[in-house]
Amino acid sequence: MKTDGGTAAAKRRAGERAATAVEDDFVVGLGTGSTAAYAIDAIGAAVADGLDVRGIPTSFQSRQRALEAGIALTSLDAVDRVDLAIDGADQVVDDPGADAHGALIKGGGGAHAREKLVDATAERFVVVVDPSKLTARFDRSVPVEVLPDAYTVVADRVRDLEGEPTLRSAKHKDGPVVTDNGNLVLDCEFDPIDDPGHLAATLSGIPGVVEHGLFVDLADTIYVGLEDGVDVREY
Ligand SMILES: O=C(CO)[C@H](O)[C@H](O)COP(=O)(O)O
Repeated sequence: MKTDGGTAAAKRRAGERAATAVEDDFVVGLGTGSTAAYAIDAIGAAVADGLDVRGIPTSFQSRQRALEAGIALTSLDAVDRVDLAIDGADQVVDDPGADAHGALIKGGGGAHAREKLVDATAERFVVVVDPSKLTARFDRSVPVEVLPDAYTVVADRVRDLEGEPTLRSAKHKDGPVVTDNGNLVLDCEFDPIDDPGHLAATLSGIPGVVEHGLFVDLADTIYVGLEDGVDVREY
């Protein structure tokens, strides 16, 4: 799992604080990444102290982490509600004057398809980040999960939108990253992203796209871990 030494303490603070929002009998969406992992560990510690919850993991990684933490697991098709989801983000628009205030880019770990499904289903979606994730406007690539057969076709459509797609390659394997769902990821640079909501809808409409990492109008609360505490922002 990737960790940034300098921001680990801030990530831990955000994750642990978000875990305090979990109540007895909750069904909780368990996000992916190093910050969400701190929340999973903290939920596991509360379970050891008697908290009764069921978790829905958003990836192989978060499933493993939850099993290690002793959290009982379930799935979307076995529940009638998800009370809360806690997840990380790669970027958060932090500009109260902007339409996209609170929008996210996710998918740095390639888990954004299941993350969006679980996070959007939850009654409340809490995002946990360190301050390096906050930005006035998006300036990093948008991960787009595609069916394997579709990657060249989707790449062409992204170029039509004046984006620059790069097939994500694996670090410890020859060839591309294959997601938990058996698909490929195109990391798409758009410079600039003037209207994240419009781009999100356009990407969703391309045949062969499984899911993209723009999360617009989904986050309810953002916990920003700081040097000495946690800043809580409601959206
Ligand atoms: O979207 C994600 C995985 O697909 C992660 O939540 C995102 O990459 C943030 O990770 P981290 O908390 O390790 O910085």
